[in-house]
Amino acid sequence: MSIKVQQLAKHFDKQKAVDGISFEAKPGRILGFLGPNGAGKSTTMRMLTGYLKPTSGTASLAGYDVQVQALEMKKIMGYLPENTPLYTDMYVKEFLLFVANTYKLKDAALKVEETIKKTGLTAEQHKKIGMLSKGYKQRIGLAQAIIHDPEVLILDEPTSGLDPNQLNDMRELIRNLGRNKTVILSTHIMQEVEAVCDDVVIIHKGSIVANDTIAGLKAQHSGATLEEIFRTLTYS
Ligand SMILES: Nc1ncnc2c1ncn2[C@@H]1O[C@H](COP(=O)(O)OP(=O)(O)OP(=O)(O)O)[C@@H](O)[C@H]1O
Repeated sequence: MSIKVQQLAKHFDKQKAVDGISFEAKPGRILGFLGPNGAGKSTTMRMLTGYLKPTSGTASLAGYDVQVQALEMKKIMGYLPENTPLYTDMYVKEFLLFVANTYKLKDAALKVEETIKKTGLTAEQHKKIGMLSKGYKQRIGLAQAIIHDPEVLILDEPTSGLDPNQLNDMRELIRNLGRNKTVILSTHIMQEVEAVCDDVVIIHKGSIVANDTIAGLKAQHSGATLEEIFRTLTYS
């Protein structure tokens, strides 16, 4: 159930935010989607998830064209946006039950319980979302993305704003999810890529400048660190 991107482009007036990129993310692997600020990561992810219409090109998730088969695609896809829109007046458990019901899940209450456990929200489940810390809000964002057990997960900076303990928990959770799903995650943190990802795509000014496994990328750059490789490829 791979993610296939072919010649995908998004232009905002004259600006080529994403300029004809192609890559594939494979099942059972985690692909790190990297790039400096403004490189086009979020724009790409928003196109992959059907929230933004491409100027040209195509993308498919598990064989579903994201534009033509948006409804089918959304059932098998989980998305953690950069800023998760959460209903701050709802209670954690209530919100997740609401999400579960939008997917018309059988055993919704059980799914909510399992997801709360999986994302470490047990102690917070009866609190209002608006009262939670950023890290716990991030966990709710992940919980709503995985509650329907999607085959494909798209995570936009999933660990931004987390403390080192939460960071560790979140990375472990993502690694576990990656075992039987296709995962794309964007991040600026190279340690995270080393800790979590199998494959790497680096985007710079809307174009792909690297597309390889981590080991392959390092071999190509004579054993340089990922951070050095990132700087070499995106410094200008
Ligand atoms: N709706 C929009 N209208 C005009 N320009 C936009 C729009 N959305 C994004 N852009 C521009 O497209 C470029 C790519 O933005 P994008 O948010 O995809 O970058 P990013 O790689 O996710 O950056 P960051 O790491 O800072 O989140 C930026 O120059 C941004 O200003």
